Amino acid sequence: MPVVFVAASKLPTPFAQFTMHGFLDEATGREHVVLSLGDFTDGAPVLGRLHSECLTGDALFSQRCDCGSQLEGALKAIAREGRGVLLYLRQEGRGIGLLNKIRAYELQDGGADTVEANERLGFAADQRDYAMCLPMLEHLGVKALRLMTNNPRKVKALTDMGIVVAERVPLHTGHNPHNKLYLATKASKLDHMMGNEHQGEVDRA
Ligand SMILES: Nc1nc2c(ncn2[C@@H]2O[C@H](COP(=O)(O)OP(=O)(O)OP(=O)(O)O)[C@@H](O)[C@H]2O)c(=O)[nH]1
Ligand SMILES: [Zn+2]
Repeated sequence: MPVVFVAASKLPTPFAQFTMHGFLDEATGREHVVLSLGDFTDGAPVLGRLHSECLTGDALFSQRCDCGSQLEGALKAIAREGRGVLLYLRQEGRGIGLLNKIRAYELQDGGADTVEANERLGFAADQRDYAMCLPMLEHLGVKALRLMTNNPRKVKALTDMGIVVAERVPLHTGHNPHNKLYLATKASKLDHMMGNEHQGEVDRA
């Protein structure tokens, strides 16, 4: 089942006035959004981020993770450049949904790490799928990205679907005492690159 474009509008933010493009994934019923800025017709790689929904971090200021800070850092970086895309993907909790994420947090409060908690609930460590990104990027005319992420799985998923990832831009921001174990587990169990790469690095400034 296809991912269909529904409508686009202006989205003024403190960082820039983006264009917001709404899509319906007819297979899952999920409603995804892209914020875009600038023109992509020259074909040059576009600064971009695939941001997975995190209600707690993106909207409720949670310090259990780094999502809110990464979202803000990515939008600011796109605004600075005057050109880019942020795909806001509605796969909350690495694909297990909000209520199951709260169940996982409850287990983490009892000592489990983020991967163990998912597994105890009968889920894989990361259930996300990025297939919906291809029709969304095609709709926008984006064929090549400079991707803001620490997650090599996102680079592979895009490359496998034929999108060129010309560069990976590290996105190290939002570290605090509450998410130390969470970030360490992402590095040790989910292959995230949390090293001290500084070239092209995005921060919240
Ligand atoms: N199941 C589960 N999901 C979580 C947890 N903490 C954050 N998430 C979800 O994880 C997703 C963000 O993924 P991350 O693994 O933090 O980062 P990433 O998007 O893979 O990688 P980056 O591009 O480097 O940010 C969001 O959907 C969050 O809701 C957790 O403890 N358990
Ligand atoms: Zn989060």
